[in-house]
Amino acid sequence: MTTVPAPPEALYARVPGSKSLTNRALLLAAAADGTSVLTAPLISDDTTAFRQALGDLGVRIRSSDDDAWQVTGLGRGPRGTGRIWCADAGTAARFLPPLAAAGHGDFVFTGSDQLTARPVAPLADALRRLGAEVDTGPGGTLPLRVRAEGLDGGELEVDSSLSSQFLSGLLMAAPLLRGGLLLKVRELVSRPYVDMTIALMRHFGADVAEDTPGAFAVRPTGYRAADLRIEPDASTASYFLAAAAVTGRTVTVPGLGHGSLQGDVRFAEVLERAGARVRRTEDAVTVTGTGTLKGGFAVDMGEISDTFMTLAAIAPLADAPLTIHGIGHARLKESDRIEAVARNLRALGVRTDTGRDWITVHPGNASPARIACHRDHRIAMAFSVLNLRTGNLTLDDPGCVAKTFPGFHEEFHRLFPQHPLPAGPARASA
Ligand SMILES: O=C(O)C1=C[C@@H](OP(=O)(O)O)[C@@H](O)[C@H](O)C1
Ligand SMILES: C=C(OP(=O)(O)O)C(=O)O
Repeated sequence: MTTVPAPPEALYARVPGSKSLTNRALLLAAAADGTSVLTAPLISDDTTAFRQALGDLGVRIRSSDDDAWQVTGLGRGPRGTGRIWCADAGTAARFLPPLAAAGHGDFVFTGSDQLTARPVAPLADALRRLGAEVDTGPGGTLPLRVRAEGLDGGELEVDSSLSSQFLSGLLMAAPLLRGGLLLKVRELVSRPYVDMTIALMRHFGADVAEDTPGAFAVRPTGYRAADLRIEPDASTASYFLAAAAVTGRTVTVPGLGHGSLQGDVRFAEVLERAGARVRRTEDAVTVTGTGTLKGGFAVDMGEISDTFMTLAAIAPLADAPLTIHGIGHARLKESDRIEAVARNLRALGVRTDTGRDWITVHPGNASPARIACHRDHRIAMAFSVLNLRTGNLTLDDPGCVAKTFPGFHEEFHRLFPQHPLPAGPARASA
């Protein structure tokens, strides 16, 4: 009698809270009347920066032992003057100035060199048209200074072709405007993040309607306090699910079920196209890999662009070229992500072609290399997945993962012991 070896056990990934949900919930709770409790928030550089910035705007936030934050809301926009540090967090730079404009005072928003290189001009322009006094740095970047005595609201057109965060920031401030706001968006990328914004605004009592596509009517209701459990981060989950696909293991991420508010859970469908088996239930997503990847297709990842690098980094393992398109706005994030990924892949000897908003990665064997992370957490995490198979890559800045997952290396190593733990203490992020 032959004995069939038992299949390897399913691995359960402990993925921390969503950055996008945590920072939205912090802002909405800060503007609400009353005290809100946020359970299982993400604790990372981006959410710490957001929380500290709200503290500097006068909001009281307390941590309790049991993984929860208590936010005592202002019941309005902030009042006062001050310099607000946004660190590397795009969400802070794009969500907090509209909130300040809906308050009373004079605030200057600044951030790291990396954040200063990212655009805020369309947001500054929109706030000016609403009646705030706004100055930006050279070329429409940070520092962004906002002086306002509240805003009347009315009707406004906004260009969100570079980032959906401009629209999300304006939408979240809108219930605080004296007359509410009808926001018409001209061009929009990353639409699922706007749906997440609206879902959370409603959770905190706002009245938002999209009667015609791209036109959002927000009534001047203010916000009321609400409790919220933060889902695990779907973008972070992509590294664990991709790891299942390329190692032939099964990985489950609990907490990311059918009802998830995050567009990036759709990354699992991309893995399905590449040959992995995917199961989504009420409360979890599970991917079982075959250890090989099917290529030979093109996929639009414009709505889930934070996950495009997860696919691009493992694409050399596929049996045919893979093209990812619709991702032009990914050039404006922590790094020019199309360029940064392409350069790293080429340094491994993998043929990679790029255009303004696309990348094609050809199958190939990766030769040993040091990955240039460009202080971009997603480059470090994405290439860590490829390295599970190649075992010959090192990261020049493993600590940069702290932007969204300070414990990434430990958790990845726990599930996949071949993932090396970085030597020495993790870098304190700039
Ligand atoms: O609203 C949000 O929480 C985010 C929106 C996306 O940015 P863009 O709209 O600039 O694509 C995404 O890349 C970012 O990580 C988080
Ligand atoms: C683009 C990102 O972050 P943000 O825009 O919030 O800085 C990201 O986390 O990939």
